[in-house]
Amino acid sequence: MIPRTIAREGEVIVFIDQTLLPGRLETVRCTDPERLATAIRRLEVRGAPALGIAGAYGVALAAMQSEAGDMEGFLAGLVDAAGYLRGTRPTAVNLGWGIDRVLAAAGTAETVESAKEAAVAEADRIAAEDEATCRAIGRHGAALIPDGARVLTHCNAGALACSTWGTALGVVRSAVEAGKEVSVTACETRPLLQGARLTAFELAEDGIPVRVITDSTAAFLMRRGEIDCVVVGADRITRDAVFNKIGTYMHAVCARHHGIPFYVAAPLSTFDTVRSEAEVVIEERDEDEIAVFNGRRIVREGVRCTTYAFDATPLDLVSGIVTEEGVFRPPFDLMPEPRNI
Ligand SMILES: CSC[C@H]1O[C@H](OP(=O)(O)O)[C@H](O)[C@@H]1O
Repeated sequence: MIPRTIAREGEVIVFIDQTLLPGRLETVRCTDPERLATAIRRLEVRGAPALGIAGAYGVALAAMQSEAGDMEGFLAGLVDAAGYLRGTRPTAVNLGWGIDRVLAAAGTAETVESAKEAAVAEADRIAAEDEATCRAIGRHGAALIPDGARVLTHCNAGALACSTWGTALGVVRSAVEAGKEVSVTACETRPLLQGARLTAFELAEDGIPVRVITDSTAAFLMRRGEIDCVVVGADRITRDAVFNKIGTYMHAVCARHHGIPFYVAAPLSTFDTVRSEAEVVIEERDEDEIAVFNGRRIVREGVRCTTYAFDATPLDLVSGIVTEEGVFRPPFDLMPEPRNI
């Protein structure tokens, strides 16, 4: 297994710089919450659960470094850090969830010192909970994966999107751990190639059979009967839709057309059932993420590129949502209440 995606060592937050993978597995030692915000914005750290941990540790870093002499000044500094951390990426609900949990923990303390301890302890709790949550998701999801299954996935919802183990790839890992033969077809996931760069890397490291395809090959393989199920992650689950990496909706429509089960694996912290699809901001990223490939311009200057980072899949295309508390199935009337504060 690869090292933890993000962890705390004393007053230092250590994270894998995922922009360097698969060629280089390097970690960054970070003591500055604004540097951590940059890492989130650049997708050095990415993936909904990992963003929850990163947001939490960003506020914890601000707490550890605070020189405020009173609670008012201390909390004002945390709120300032929370603001720029929250503003890095709008779609994954876990980012705000992690930030808010640490703010709330610090806010209940009486003194600056005890507030610092409370902030760090809560961020550590969020990081520690994540592994147990992913393994529970894996256990529930593994029951859905038949022996010999050929699983399609999109983007990276693996250990690199969490503290470890993963959500969608956690389901795969748990199925393999249960003794099932599972192979994975990973969509490369243009434009940032999380599938090609990260999913293939993780699964190969674990010796799990994986192949990479272009995103546009998925429907062709479904039609040829070469995919038995689709398992993806999620960034936010509203009462009517699943927000996930751009391209997920396309796979859900094709899976339904071909009668292939389409599963979403996500922790309860990703649920935001007080909102509907229309109320969610979909992150748009820099046009150069499409227009420039490997340092070379592939789109003529002046031609506009639209780079949505996520799309929304209506719940009626989803066969089941795998969480740490079990599998939610259609008609999804009994969805969990959001765990966000
Ligand atoms: C386990 S959730 C991972 C989720 O996050 C990814 O987005 P990004 O790489 O932009 O952070 C993608 O939507 C994955 O499904």
